[in-house]
Amino acid sequence: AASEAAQKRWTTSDFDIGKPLGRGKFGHVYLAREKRSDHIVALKVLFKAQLQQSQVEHQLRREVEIQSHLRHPNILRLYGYFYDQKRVYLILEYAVRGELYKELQKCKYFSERRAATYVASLARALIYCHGKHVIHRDIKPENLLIGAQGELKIADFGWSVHTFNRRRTMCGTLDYLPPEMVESVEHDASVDIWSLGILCYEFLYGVPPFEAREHSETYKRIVQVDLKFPPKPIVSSSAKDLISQMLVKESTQRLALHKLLEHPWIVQNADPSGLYRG
Ligand SMILES: CC(C)n1nc(-c2ccc(NC(=O)/C=C/C(=O)c3ccc(F)c(C(F)(F)F)c3)cc2)c2c(N)ncnc21
Repeated sequence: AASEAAQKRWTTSDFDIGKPLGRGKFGHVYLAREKRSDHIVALKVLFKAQLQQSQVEHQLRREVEIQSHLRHPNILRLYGYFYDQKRVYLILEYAVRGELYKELQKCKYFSERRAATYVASLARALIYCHGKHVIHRDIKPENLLIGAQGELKIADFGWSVHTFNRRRTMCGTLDYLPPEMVESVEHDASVDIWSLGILCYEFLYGVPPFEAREHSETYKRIVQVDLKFPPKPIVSSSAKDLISQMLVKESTQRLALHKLLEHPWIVQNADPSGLYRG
């Protein structure tokens, strides 16, 4: 059925369109039900006028192609797309419990068990992607959604397309870029390990490690790996040890993802199911 979804010529009349789920920067997202299957999806509507038409078609096809080979509980599915005169519609897996960063804002920071559970499931998703030679699924809080059972979903909003360069900073946050990207040298899968380290820090402290008022300041702190652990909230030395092994300037020296899953902090804190049930 999913492969059929990738090929079928969809139209809006195939869907009952429900409530708006939110306004992304490039268009609205609606809850929708595919009429024949009763399958609930998220339908993202983008205005062609806002997309540089030529590249998008090929990029969308490429994205759907990549996604049709990616099947992982922690990677949000893009089932397919279609377009009409003025709009492009993306047919997406619906993440029932919405945005992770809203959760993080609400709780200020997560418990070590919750943080470790999320980090472990993201590490497994990234190991899966790297195994399929897909890197850089943009793991920052804005791109993470939560499924019905509390599982994390990496929703890659395809920003690489919008920025039309591989910088991938959504709304200008540099915070998640590793030194080699900030210094815009070639990067590889170890980029994702750096970003996961940033994310782990932000889960535990509520702010990313190199945050600063000015971009230039953030840039400097990243390239110097100016990593500091504030006294509050209290975080275990085991967690700090893991973060320190991921936020290493030399990309080849960063802790490998499969090693991360064996780290004591992950082994002792992550729920093996990847579900954080509170
Ligand atoms: C509002 C709320 C928070 N919300 N938002 C979502 C949501 C999840 C994922 C996406 N994904 C994308 O946009 C992906 C875009 C592309 O891969 C892409 C690739 C190539 C292109 F040319 C392009 C193109 F745009 F340039 F065409 C795009 C979008 C919205 C969501 C959800 N699924 N479930 C519940 N709530 C949800």
